[in-house]
This record gives sequence, C-alpha cells and structure tokens, in this order.
Amino acid sequence: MENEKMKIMIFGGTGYIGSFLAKASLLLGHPTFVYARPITPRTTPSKVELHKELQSMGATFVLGEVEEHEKIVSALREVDVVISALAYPQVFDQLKIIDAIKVAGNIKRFLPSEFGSEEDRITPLPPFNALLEKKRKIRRAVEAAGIPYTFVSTNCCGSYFVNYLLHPHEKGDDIVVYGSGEAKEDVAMYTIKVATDPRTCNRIVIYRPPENILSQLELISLWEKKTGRSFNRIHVSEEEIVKLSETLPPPNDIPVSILHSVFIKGQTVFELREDDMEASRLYPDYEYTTVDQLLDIFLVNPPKPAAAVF
Ligand SMILES: CCOC(=O)[C@H]1C[C@@H]1c1ccc(O)c(OC)c1
Repeated sequence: MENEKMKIMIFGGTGYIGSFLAKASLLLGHPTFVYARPITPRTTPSKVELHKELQSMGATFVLGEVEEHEKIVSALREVDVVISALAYPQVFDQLKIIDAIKVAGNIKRFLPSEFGSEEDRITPLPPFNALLEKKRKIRRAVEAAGIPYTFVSTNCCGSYFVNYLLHPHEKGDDIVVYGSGEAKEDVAMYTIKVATDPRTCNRIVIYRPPENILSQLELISLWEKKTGRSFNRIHVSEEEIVKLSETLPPPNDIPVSILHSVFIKGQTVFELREDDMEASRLYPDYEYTTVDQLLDIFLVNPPKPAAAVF
C-alpha cells in the first residue's frame, strides 16, 4: 500500500506528544483517527479546544476507554497503522492495545509509546530504570505477539528539553545546569514517516539530527546570544542529583533520575552502531528545525512549561 494512503490511528492523540503526532499525520495526508476518552464536564477547556482543532483539521475521533476491547478491535479494522502516545502512567494499558491488534489481525505497523531514551541500550539510575523496564516489557510483548513494529528512540530530540532547560516562558535570570553541563529535536513528523516506511519495519529508529546535539552550556550560551541577556548558571552537582534520586518520594525520584541520565551521563547520545537507523539520515530531504531556529521561535513565542506525568 502506498504510504500516503495509509490510515493511522493514534492512542493518546490529545496528549502532549500525541497531538503533535495527529497534526503531523494530517499534514502528511494520512486519514487520521484519534482514539480518546469521551469529553465530560471535567474535561479541561484546552483539551476540548484540541478535540475541535484536530476535528477541524480532518481527524476522526473514536471515543472510548482502553478497556473497551471490542470497540478498539472494530476501530483497528478501519486503519493500517497504530501509534500509541499514551503517557507513562498508562504504559501497561498498551497491553490492551496489543491484544486488540492481535484480534483485529490487519495492522501493518504498531509504534508503542516510546519518545524517550533507548531503553535497550542504557541503564540509568533505579527510579528511571524502573520506568524504562516497563517500556522494555511492552517492546518484548510486541515482539512476542509477532506484530510488525517500529520502536522510536527520540531521546531529547524535539523542543521538550530545550524548553525544560531554558524555561523561556519565565522571566527569571537563573538557569539550572545539571552536572558540568558538558553532556551533548521534529519528533512527530519523523514518527509518521517511520510509521509508514517499509524500511523501518521491525526496527529501532534513533532520532539524532546532527545539528541538534548541544550541551547545556552551549545551549545556554546560544540563548544568551539570542536574547542579549546573561543568565546565572546555578550548578547542581551529580552527587546532589544522585542523592535526590535516592531520597525523593516516588514518583518525584523519576524526573531527577532522567535529568541525571540525560544531562549528566549523556545517555541519549550513545554510540550509534553501523546498522543503526537514524531519522535525519533516513529522510535527508526533510528539513528539521535546528535548535538555533527553535530559539528564534522561543524569542517570539516562548512555549509554556510542559511537564510529563509519572
Ligand atoms: C526531567 C523531566 O523529564 C520528563 O519530564 C520526561 C519527559 C522525559 C522523559 C521520559 C521518558 C524518557 O525515556 C525520556 O528519555 C529522555 C525522557
């Protein structure tokens, strides 16, 4: 089947990453379906707005809970590709999606909710490793089910961590630097491309656009150049971070363990192997947004803080 005709269903399509995926799928011309919880009086106004925005862009909503097996099976029978962007607390809900894919029998590719570190190549501090262990279990369940898959290892590609580190929406002059600050993002568009590319079937794809590999200190210096401001670098040592990962009550011990992995150990920039697939090399004609361009966007439209749920 030609790529542009592939129908894509996104679970978690009204979440942070999921909404970018749904928009990228629509922009790339795929009939796009979003499986999402029904709107209730408790649904936030921003979520209601997002439903309307995606529908106006052409998305078809299938409203239900992940527990509704029959509903999911019949919805899957209308599509070709399934992408999960469920948040980390729902990682094991993906086992229900896997069961429905096995029953439906027609799905040509499944991308579980990854969008972070390459869990089969790193061993971070225990709290983060416990989260990655759950994601490893989902990978093994997909492989055991014989479902055609692509696992996307996006690491810190995308604006999330640039926003996290620089917090451009806030006006203060302090920027926290984790460790020495020396350890060195278009996630959605790449993800839709890899989800419908025969070359990436049953492969891991790593996202590492070469121009976007910067250390914290390089990023802060670039931001100072752009803003004409100078920032106080508040250094937090590795010892302090490790201590917090050991003493903070769960789940607050997870973010600090991720910071340790990403900013201090540089575990999102592991050595690529000869046969590794890297997104920007797979699609050389796709002009990804460089960090330099992203900071120009931050100058005029600083994103609000995004905070994952653990
Ligand atoms: C320090 C704050 O981190 C986060 O908010 C979550 C979104 C970050 C995340 C979660 C899971 C990951 O695998 C990952 O790899 C870099 C990153």
